[in-house]
Amino acid sequence: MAFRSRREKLRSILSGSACVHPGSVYDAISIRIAEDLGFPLGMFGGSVASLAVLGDPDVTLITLTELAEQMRRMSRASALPVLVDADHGYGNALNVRRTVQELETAGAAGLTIEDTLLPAAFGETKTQLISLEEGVGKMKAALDGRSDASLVIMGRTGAASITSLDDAIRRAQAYEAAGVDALFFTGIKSRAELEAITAATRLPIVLGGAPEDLNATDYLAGQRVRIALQGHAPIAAATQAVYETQKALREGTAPKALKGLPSAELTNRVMRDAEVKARSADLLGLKK
Ligand SMILES: O=C([O-])CC(=O)C(=O)O
Ligand SMILES: [Mg+2]
Repeated sequence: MAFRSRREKLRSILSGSACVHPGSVYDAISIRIAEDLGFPLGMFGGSVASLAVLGDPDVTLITLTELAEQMRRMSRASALPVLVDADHGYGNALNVRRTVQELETAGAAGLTIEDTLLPAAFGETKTQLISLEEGVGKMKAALDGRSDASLVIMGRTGAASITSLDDAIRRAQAYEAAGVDALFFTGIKSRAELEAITAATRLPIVLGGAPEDLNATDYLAGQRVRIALQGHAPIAAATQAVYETQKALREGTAPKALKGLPSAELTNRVMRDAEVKARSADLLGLKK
């Protein structure tokens, strides 16, 4: 399968001894830039999927079809392995299985399934979790849903900041026993918390947003953390750039006087212009 080598690259990060930062990717342009800059992996967060596709906040309004289609576009544009935040799997355990099938055919290298109750329940202001048993069922469904065994399935929990560290550990141990490939934690607040998790589990660890003293990759690598997220600044920077450019134009700045535009060289690289030209010369009988 064409996507297998991407999955094997993600697996080699997980089985290695270093901790890497993924590039935050959300569309064809951002994934090519991340690839060109040498990121070993892309992270497609649910929050940036919602923002890029819908312009909405991260409140589970995006559909599986929309998420998978955006992943498919990125898979076509670049061979960078991508870890997809598949939220709660878009429903119950049966939906999780379907989610895995769709993201696998869309070319994801790996995906996370979390045990958060989503979408938020009526009248609840605080984030809720599903039961550990339901979480295990979702992990089993995810593993059962893949037809390429190299697709990476990660069990994810935010229990550390929702219920307790002990609960996060119990859940992680149960997901490990269910057979997931890695554990993804959010809401870890200190080195002591991370160290307790590392001691109580065996699988490679992925850290979602983490505080400042959990940023040193050497330290994280020693705690079996193989991937550490750094948020999603690129889409925020893109928003600011589009805002500044549209504002300047609206206020009468001449297009040629605009600041902050990419060079022709960068634009051409992002478009893979040289490859398209070569292909055109070959297939359309054009001169190079
Ligand atoms: O997975 C991530 O990148 C963090 C997250 O949940 C999101 O951005 O939706
Ligand atoms: Mg998310």
